[in-house]
Amino acid sequence: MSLPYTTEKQVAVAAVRRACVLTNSVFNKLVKNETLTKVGDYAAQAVISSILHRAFPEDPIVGEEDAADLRAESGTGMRERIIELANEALVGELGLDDNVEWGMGPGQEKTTEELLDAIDRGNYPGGPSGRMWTIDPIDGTKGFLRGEQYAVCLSLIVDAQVEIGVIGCPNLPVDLSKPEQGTGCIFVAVRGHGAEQLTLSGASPEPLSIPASTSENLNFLESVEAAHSSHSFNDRVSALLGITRPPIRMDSQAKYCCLARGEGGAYLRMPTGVGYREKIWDHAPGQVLVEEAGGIVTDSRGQPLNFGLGRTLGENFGVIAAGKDVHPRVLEAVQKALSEEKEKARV
Ligand SMILES: Nc1ncnc2c1ncn2[C@@H]1O[C@H](COP(=O)(O)O)[C@@H](OP(=O)(O)O)[C@H]1O
Ligand SMILES: [Mg+2]
Repeated sequence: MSLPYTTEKQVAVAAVRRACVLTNSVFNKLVKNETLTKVGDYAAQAVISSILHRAFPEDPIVGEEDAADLRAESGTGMRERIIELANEALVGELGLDDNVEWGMGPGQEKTTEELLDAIDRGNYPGGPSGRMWTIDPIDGTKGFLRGEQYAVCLSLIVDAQVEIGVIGCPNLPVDLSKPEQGTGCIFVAVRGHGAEQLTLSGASPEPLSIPASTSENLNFLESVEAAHSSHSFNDRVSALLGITRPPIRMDSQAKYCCLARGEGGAYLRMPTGVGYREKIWDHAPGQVLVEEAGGIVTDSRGQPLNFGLGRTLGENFGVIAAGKDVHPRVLEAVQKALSEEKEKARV
């Protein structure tokens, strides 16, 4: 019997790889300003969505972007650029096992209308049942703009459970402690079948598992952006756990990837204020990756993240991801820090 989701995994890896090549070339070719990330975001979503649609025409997509601004008169310049870049990425000869059947390779250029429709196919509202894909074409847009970490993220959710996660990290060192090995990796997980790291070209799969951690070698992975995740709360939790090493700050779901391969020991993301709801595309691929590498992902109450509520995870209780041995300790410290905060607010 073949493994479940064999085709889905192949198509997803190929789509993410093409989008990584595209975003890299956008970064190298264009002026570094806010428009750069928009161009990369739209073009990468167009590419991934086109490839998914060709392979799985019935599957809905929850994507970060929609094409409304590009369809407007004012979007003409950007639109032309995006169409050109998306087509380059779709037909480019990457010399690997891509399949023309899936809308990649020579002669597969798309029209402007087809690519705008592909972007807009990301408008699915999500929900508790059925199959759906999530796309975050450039996760960590701030990191992308700085030339630091970002990730091309894709997941398949079935009946609210994440079954496949694929995360491409063009700027991530193959090994954080061995920079000479270069950068560029793709992380892949299939529920029940483990997690692996591939090269950016899709070769050399290495299985991933989170090693046991002690307080001495443990440190947090956290957002660079203090507005996305409270740095001071993480400092307090670190102190409660006796962690002495400074946190590893990094944009995007590259944090889940590092955790899955044993770098850092816990990813902690607590809300900085009220109101923001985490998006499912920002966590779905990372959740299955960490779980398949032997870790646990919950919110700050110890509850699993709920991917069946729509485009967001609902009310924001934060995220704790860590190895099996570390997670209970972090959860306990998080709850202690939360009750300290409550107590302070009461006095
Ligand atoms: N106030 C907020 N709190 C938490 N996350 C936020 C936020 N505002 C934006 N984000 C999300 O944080 C993501 C980046 O996460 P990180 O801080 O780990 O790099 C952004 O993804 P995009 O960059 O795709 O927009 C965005 O979806
Ligand atoms: Mg994102």
